[in-house]
Order: sequence, then C-alpha cells, then structure tokens
Amino acid sequence: MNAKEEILEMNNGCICCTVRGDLIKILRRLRKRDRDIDLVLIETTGLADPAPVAQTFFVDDEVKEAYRLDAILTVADAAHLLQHLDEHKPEGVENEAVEQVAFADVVLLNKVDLVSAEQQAEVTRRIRAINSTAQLHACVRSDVPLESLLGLGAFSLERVMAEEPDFLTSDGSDHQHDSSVGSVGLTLPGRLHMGRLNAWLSRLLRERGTDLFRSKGLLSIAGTDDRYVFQGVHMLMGFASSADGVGRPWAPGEERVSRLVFIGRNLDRSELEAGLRACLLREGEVVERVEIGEEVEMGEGEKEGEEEVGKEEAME
Ligand SMILES: Nc1nc2c(ncn2[C@@H]2O[C@H](COP(=O)(O)OP(=O)(O)OP(=O)(O)O)[C@@H](O)[C@H]2O)c(=O)[nH]1
Repeated sequence: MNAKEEILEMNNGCICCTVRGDLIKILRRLRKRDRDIDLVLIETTGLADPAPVAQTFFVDDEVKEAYRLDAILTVADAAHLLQHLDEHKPEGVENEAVEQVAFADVVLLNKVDLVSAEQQAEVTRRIRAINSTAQLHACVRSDVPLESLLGLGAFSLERVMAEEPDFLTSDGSDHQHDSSVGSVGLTLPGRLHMGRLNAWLSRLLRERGTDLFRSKGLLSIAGTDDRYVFQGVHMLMGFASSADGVGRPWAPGEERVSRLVFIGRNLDRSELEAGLRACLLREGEVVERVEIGEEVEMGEGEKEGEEEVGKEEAME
C-alpha cells in the first residue's frame, strides 16, 4: 500500500489511535463488490507498525459490521530476529521488530534451517519473553498447515488456551534480556460485572493505551451463558460473544473462568490483577441480564462505570 497513513483524530487527540483510511476504503469497496467474501489477507511491509492496521477493524462501523479481525501473523527470520530486537532506535521511535512480535497472534519462526538448535531455542525464548501467548510455528519456507494460519477466530486466543492451558502462568519474568515489552496473563475464576469491567478496561486503555500494545481475553460475564471475547489494540477495544458466532457459550456445569492477556511496555502484574479482581461480581450483587449479542460501547460503558466506581469509593 503506497497511500499515506490517514490519522483519525480522537477527541483526546491520542497519538496511538491511528487507522488506515485507505484500508477502510478498500474493505468497503470489496464488500460492495462481493458480500460473500470468505477472508481478506492483508500483507503489510516488513517495516509496518501493525497497530494502525489492526485498529482499522475497531473504528469504522461498516468495517466492524462486515469484518472480524481473525489473527495477526508475524513471520520472523530465525537467523536475524535477535539483531533486530536488539536494535537501538532513536528516542521516541518504535522498534518494529519488537512491535510485530508483541502484536502477533501467530509467529512463524521461519528459516530455522539456517540456525543451530541453540540459536533457535534462544530466539524462541526472546519471542516468548515479549509475547507469551502467540502460537509459535518453527518452519522452513513458511511451510505450515493453512489451518494454523486462517480462521483462528478470537485472535486465536481460544486455540492457544486449548493447546496450552497453562500459558498464562508464564509471566515472562524469567528472561534476562532487559526488554521492557512483555506479557501479563491473568486467570480469574468467577463471574465479572460487565459494567465495572467495561469501565476498568476503558480507563486502563485510556490511561495506558500508548504502552499497552495488545490486550485480549475470554470472559465470564455475570448474567449470561455466552462467553465474551475482548480484544484491544492500544486504546481501542471491542467485545464480541458466542452469540455473535465468536467462540462457544459456556457449557452447563463448566467452571467459569476469565482469562486475559496484556502485552505491552512496563506492565504491572499486581495492578492489573487488582483491577480485574475488583470487577468480580460481589456477594449479594444482582446484575441485570446481559442481553445476548449486546455490544458494549466504550463511551456509554465508561460513563456508567465511572458512576459505579464513584459509588464504590464512597463506600470505602
Ligand atoms: N534457507 C532458507 N531460505 C529461505 C526460507 N524462506 C525464504 N527463504 C529465502 O529467503 C530469501 C528472501 O525471502 P524472504 O526473506 O522470505 O523475503 P521477504 O522478506 O518476505 O520478501 P518481501 O515480502 O519481498 O519483503 C529468498 O531467497 C527465499 O528463497 C527458509 O525457510 N530457509
């Protein structure tokens, strides 16, 4: 894509919320031409910042309605990734290699034929330190089964959970290289209060959006048997549920557990955990039924949530 990036000004003038206006136009046009598109594959240049591409799927109503971001794939060169991760950029300039690994739902660790087993282990460890949840496929000439790349759904989170149920226990803290970009995974049994959760996430993303590259989660929400999927890219976020065809509902008798992952810079695990814990339904608290398929809009949720937080503070 040669077109210049278009910047969408948010009311708070946030610099991390940029979208590709050219991409929006193309996606709209594609949809007009063929309403039964199975999927769209977007290949960015190797130097691209993935955020504006991903954010495009959160901001435009027509795009949001017609498309769902399935997964972000990153192809990494096993022989050269480390040198790019370690590149020092001038102040204020992002390291694209770190960003592309951080944003990935799937990493193809390609060209492993060119490295030793030790080098491959080291590069794998570095990828994991940045992004503990991405699926990682070591490969040669990007030869991996198509089904591990396409149609993953829910940013592939569900599949990661199915394959690696304890991936969230790794907090990346064992890495020696001091990269401040890392992941925090949280697992919390119980049911979450949607209003409070929405308010917390909205505030978190608003205040920390620049440092929070990606956030995603499978959520157990009080008042519904639909399982909710949360996806965030910097400050922008969206919810979908099994009622929208994303993932499956909770099975009768299944333990209700929420799992969230935050990938970004200088993350504070205990702060994130406390924030999420405060969203749990409290004893005796009654929630109105969450309507199936209800979209929780950031603006409205925020206002409602802020009132709730206000109440909470008054009680303390
Ligand atoms: N040894 C080896 N060579 C590979 C592998 N995959 C690609 N190549 C070779 O690497 C060279 C460059 O290809 P890539 O690095 O895939 O190119 P690219 O960066 O994706 O190219 P653009 O999309 O044009 O930016 C070509 O000669 C490929 O044949 C691999 O797994 N092993």
